Amino acid sequence: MRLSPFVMTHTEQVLREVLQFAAPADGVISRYFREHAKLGMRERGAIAETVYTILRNRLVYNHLSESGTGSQMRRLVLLGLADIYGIDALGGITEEEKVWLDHVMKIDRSRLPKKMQANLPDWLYDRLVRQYGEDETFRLAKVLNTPAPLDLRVNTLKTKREEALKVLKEVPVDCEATPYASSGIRLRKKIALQNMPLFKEGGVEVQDEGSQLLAQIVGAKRGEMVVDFCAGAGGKTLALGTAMRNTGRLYAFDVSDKRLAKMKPRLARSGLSNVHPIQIAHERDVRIKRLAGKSDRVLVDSPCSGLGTLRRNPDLKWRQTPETIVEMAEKQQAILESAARLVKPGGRLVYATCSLLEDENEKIVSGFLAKDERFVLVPMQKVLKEGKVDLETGDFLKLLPHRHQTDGFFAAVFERVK
Ligand SMILES: C[S@@+](CC[C@H](N)C(=O)[O-])C[C@H]1O[C@@H](n2cnc3c(N)ncnc32)[C@H](O)[C@@H]1O
Repeated sequence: MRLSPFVMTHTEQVLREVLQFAAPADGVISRYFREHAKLGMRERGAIAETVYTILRNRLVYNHLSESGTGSQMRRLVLLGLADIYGIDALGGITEEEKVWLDHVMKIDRSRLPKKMQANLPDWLYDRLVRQYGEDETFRLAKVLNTPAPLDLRVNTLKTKREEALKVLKEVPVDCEATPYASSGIRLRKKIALQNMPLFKEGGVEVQDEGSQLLAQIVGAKRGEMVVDFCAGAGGKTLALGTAMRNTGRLYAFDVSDKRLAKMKPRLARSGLSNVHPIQIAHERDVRIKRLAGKSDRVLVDSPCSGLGTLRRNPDLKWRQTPETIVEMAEKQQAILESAARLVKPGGRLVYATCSLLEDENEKIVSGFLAKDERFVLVPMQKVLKEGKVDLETGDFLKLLPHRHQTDGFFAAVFERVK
């Protein structure tokens, strides 16, 4: 594929805006495409992939772009494009740029300092090293800096995993069953899923295997009253509703009406009728009170730094700071404490994040247990055994991309014993 010079110009413009980190990269890119409606699918793909590649490799690219001439933005774009498509695919570059690229692309990046190769901000790298040690942090960072596969969850109200696999393989789509989640399918190559009847008719939804497992460990059953406290666009709500076999009552709370609105078409496709989406003003909203002490299961899929999802959202590592983590932790503690009031005696509360940091995970759990003595921790080993999941991650669910090929997730399960 030979890239026209105007792909480079557009990529530079998008990158300039994305690197201000004033808004999420995916939002900036979508808006740019809306404003430049004439851009074709291929160009859009190349622009987005290049911007994401630059975000993933920012420290190494900043270092490599110290040499060369012209604007740094252009040099970053040239590096991104050359890494993805090769130097010969770049149309409209000057002789000088070609000589420079030939030189920098020969540099052995494995000899650069490990911290630079990890392409993480200093504060994050240091925290991960404290938690996981340098070798594991390095392996984790390498995988966090690669694109994620596309995982699907089969809606077992409509079809079976084997059936869905058969339909996909007939297309043909290169895919396989996920190793841990019971309804997951992993695609080795991304496809235009939106046009497939299997998707349009609600047979499958896009969902990372880790996210599927989180819903699975909630253990929601037929006829129960279940609350998805931070339901967002309903990724886990849909999985919970299916686990309940479309019976009982499933409340889907969120503070964001925009996110809840995105759940609507997904709910329609899924065929679920046991879900009640409710917008709340905050975690202590009076509308929650009438459910106090009545719920069998409450899931708190908490707002978090999202650092476990860097494969999909590489801008997050540059947008989060130690200060935003402190703010998050305060919010997480408040939401968990409030959601706990809904659980009935004998019921379960699940706290989950897609963060890799103890400040948002283990520390929130210990703070909660110290404050609310009605709850005890249910060891994850027991929970996973109950759910027939063949996985061992200690007292908590701790999923890591380099170990489990999922996004990074954390979860703790509590039982109300008083
Ligand atoms: C990690 S996302 C949820 C993702 C969703 N569960 C899914 O599986 O797709 C966290 C959600 O918490 C919501 N949120 C933030 N503050 C909240 C609060 N005080 N109470 C309830 N939800 C809140 C956000 O709007 C966001 O949708």
